[in-house]
Amino acid sequence: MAESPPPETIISTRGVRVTFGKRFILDGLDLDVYRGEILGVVGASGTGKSVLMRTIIGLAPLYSGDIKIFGQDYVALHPREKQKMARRWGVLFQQGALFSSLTVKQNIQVPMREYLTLSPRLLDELAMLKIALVGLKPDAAEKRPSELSGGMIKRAALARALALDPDLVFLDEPTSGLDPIGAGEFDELIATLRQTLGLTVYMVTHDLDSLHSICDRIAAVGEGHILAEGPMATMLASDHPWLRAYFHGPRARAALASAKA
Ligand SMILES: Nc1ncnc2c1ncn2[C@@H]1O[C@H](COP(=O)(O)OP(=O)(O)OP(=O)(O)O)[C@@H](O)[C@H]1O
Repeated sequence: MAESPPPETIISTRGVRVTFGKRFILDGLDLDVYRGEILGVVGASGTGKSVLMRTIIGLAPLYSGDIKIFGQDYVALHPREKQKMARRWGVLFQQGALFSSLTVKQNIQVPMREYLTLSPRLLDELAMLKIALVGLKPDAAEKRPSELSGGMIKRAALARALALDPDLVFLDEPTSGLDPIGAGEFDELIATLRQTLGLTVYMVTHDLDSLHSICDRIAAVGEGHILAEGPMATMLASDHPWLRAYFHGPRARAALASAKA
């Protein structure tokens, strides 16, 4: 039987160290993210999940180690090349990070205006396509973030992350603050977009339902490195005290039961 080729590595970090002052938040972290997967990044609060995501995309300074995205050392690239590469990923920050003075349509058009030269009509058409893609109604286009529900803000932020048709998306706690039904719908949306757009998804999350329902692999961050990495079965089998408490606690049992239902 022919062996399937090894998965293409989209992100590779080796020996990543990040410090704020004298404290190393990350201290020798190795992680690979493969094309087309949804990777869930978990860990106790304050362990450095967001810092890792920000370091990968060049928003937090790397003290030492190597980070490759699409096979290239992003930090070492010439600014012009950096800009070109950054077009290939979209980011959904924890609180959505939409510009409050702009409408949803204008927010989605921010990266388009930065990177593309398009007529106003085409910009509008593209923004409306993204709005539909994330399941928002057309009338959301002219609303400002203050007029949106939490779920709509997440969808609008996702539409902006998808503005430039990225290959890779970084999602920082995409379902936080959503009620369980809204969170489940958002998970479904992420899974559908991964399938239809062929996205690779790097998702920082505390949401056990998301981990069970849509993540192919999970990476647990703690003590400055990756404590465990693999499918849910690997997490469930781990003896590490934090992993045991997290994946076998009462909330985990409820999430497992609903994933099996
Ligand atoms: N710009 C910064 N300056 C100083 N310290 C920082 C900075 N950004 C993050 N930290 C510290 O780094 C640590 C890791 O923060 P980070 O936000 O990555 O945690 P997290 O694992 O994402 O937590 P949570 O799950 O609560 O969002 C925290 O102790 C935080 O205070």
